[in-house]
Amino acid sequence: MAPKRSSAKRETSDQVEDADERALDPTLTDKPDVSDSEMARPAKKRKQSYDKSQSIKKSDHLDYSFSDTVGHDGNEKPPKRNAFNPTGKLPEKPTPIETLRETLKEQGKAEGKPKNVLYWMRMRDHRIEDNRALAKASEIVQSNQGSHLIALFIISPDDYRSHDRSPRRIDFTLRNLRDLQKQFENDLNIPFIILTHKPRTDIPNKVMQLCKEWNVNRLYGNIEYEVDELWRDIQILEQGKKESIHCTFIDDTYVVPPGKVNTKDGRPYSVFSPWSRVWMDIVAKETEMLEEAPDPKSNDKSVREDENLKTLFDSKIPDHVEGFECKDGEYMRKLWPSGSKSAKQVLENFIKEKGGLHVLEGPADQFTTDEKSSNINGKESRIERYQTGRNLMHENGSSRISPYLTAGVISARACMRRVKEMTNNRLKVGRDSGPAAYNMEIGFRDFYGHVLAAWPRVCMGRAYITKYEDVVWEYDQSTLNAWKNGRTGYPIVDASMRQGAKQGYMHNRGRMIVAMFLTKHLMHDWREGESWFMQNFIDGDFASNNGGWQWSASTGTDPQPYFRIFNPLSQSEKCDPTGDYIRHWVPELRDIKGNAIHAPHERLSKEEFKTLDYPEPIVEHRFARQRALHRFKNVGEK
Ligand SMILES: Cc1cc2nc3c(=O)[nH]c(=O)nc-3n(C[C@H](O)[C@H](O)[C@H](O)COP(=O)(O)OP(=O)(O)OC[C@H]3O[C@@H](n4cnc5c(N)ncnc54)[C@H](O)[C@@H]3O)c2cc1C
Repeated sequence: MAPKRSSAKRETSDQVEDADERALDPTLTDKPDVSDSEMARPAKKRKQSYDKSQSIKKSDHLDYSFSDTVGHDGNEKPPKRNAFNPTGKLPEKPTPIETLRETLKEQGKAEGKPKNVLYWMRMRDHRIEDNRALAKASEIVQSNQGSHLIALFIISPDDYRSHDRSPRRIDFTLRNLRDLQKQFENDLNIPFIILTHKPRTDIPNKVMQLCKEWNVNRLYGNIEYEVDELWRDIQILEQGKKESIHCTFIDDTYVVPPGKVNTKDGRPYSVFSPWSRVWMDIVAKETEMLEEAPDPKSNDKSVREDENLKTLFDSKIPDHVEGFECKDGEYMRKLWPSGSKSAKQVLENFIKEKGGLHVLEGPADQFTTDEKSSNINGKESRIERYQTGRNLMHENGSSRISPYLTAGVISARACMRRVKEMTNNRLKVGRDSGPAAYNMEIGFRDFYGHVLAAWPRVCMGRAYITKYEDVVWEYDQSTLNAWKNGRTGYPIVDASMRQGAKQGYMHNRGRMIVAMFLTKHLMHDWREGESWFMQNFIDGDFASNNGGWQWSASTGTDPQPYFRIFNPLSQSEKCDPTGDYIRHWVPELRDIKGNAIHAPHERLSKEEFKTLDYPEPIVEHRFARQRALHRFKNVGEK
């Protein structure tokens, strides 16, 4: 179909291009993250916006009550998550992570000779290599003859529901557990027990009971930083103390432990840019941050004869978890194969494969071209092109490692170590090369972990900037459904949403575009989108997802005010310049040639548009922008 570009229509679309957006994000080939946009502002203003976000009053967010319901009236208080915390209150100080660290300190060193040792695997550490809690547990076993290492994973459907975990993510978990069980039991003689337990508030009791049954008096786990999980671990520490079971929880998920990157006077940073400078400094100076944890050693064969332990081998892993049946399991298995070998391959491909190719599907661990490293100039690789490639939605520009990092199938440390190795062992972080920018994005992941731990209210369904909790949202099911189904009439939004629905994964630029569209154009509560992503994505990660949504909705840690409103049309033209991303994901538009692909309703004739089975835009950009500006400026007003 030929594009029809009448000058009048062209003018309309140019007009809707948002001047604020251009000012804030001049290139649009660079992610408009806080560092870039913040650095573009005068230092005085930067300081002001920083101070403002620091000055949120405690009284603004003290009353936390819990419910599982999602409010649907624009004036209702936002939805809150059901919590593990039995008090129903979430004190800002000390934060749960501070309480956990304090309780760990107070309990002191383990006393007495270790009996058996339990490593409790959680949702973020699905690997054997470079796993700190597992390595520590193994070290204790090695130094004590007669003691054995046991590994445990608890399937907790209540937690999955409360975290909106997607069936794809749960299916990926089970697939990884199967791989891990083989490695634990066949290669290391370590029984790996997988059991399902409900209710989630009873998990500490269950773990204590298992420790007693298995003659365990040392327990190791990697810290999970979500609020309920922290409360759970605090309770376990208290129960362990009573039962003489010494429990240790270790920082492993992030490169730098949450709570370590602070201002000189010990406050947490709320802005990425200054935070990242301190973060980089720590990673560069404290070499243990990237150090690989030693592999666990095998149990002595005698474990197979131990009366208590021999029956623990071959624990059954269910095919699925009830309520989390994965309907497209076969496709997911192909696209996102499980196991640490696959995760490493995904990273290797990113480092060695030729960049700039149009690749929109295909298994994450397979090369999409025959042009391997030996054939390509290093500068043409995906990672070297990353700064540009990561914003071009039709390209193989980013690493696609997020499902693996989210589940901990590979550690963030391992990713940075591998990148360091390819840059002649020099750690580069910043914006001046692809590898440096890649490390910076790993830093972004750390940043959102830091935000989650420092401001636990974000884990309770609360806005980071509490005054925006009273923004009046629209609760129009038809526009919400149009967004979910990729039928908004904005091709770039629809293409991104359809990629998300099909692959359980979406390009980062797409995530920003659709999140901003839902919250600013359609004025839907960001929590609606946050849960939709979690319920559908294989890489659903609470901290990064919440951080990304709150950033997009301007309720988060972005130092720019609410007037950052992406224009979907200019985003489309710059981030999908050929239109191939749209053509791939929105087949109704496949035959449109040229620039009309970005705005068919405007740029094709009426007759031509009618022949497409494609909706008109469900909202007009200029109207939507004005409405969003009004609602954010006048919080509480319609
Ligand atoms: C609204 C929204 C929701 C998001 N939800 C998630 C989520 O649930 N899980 C998730 O892993 N990421 C999330 N992100 C961040 C980012 O979009 C994905 O990490 C990225 O698209 C994954 O693709 P990749 O592995 O190819 O990324 P690459 O560009 O190759 O980056 C490598 C890794 O760096 C980290 N990273 C990159 N960008 C970001 C970022 N902006 N914030 C935090 N970490 C980052 C991720 O771990 C990523 O895998 C979200 C972003 C937005 C705007």
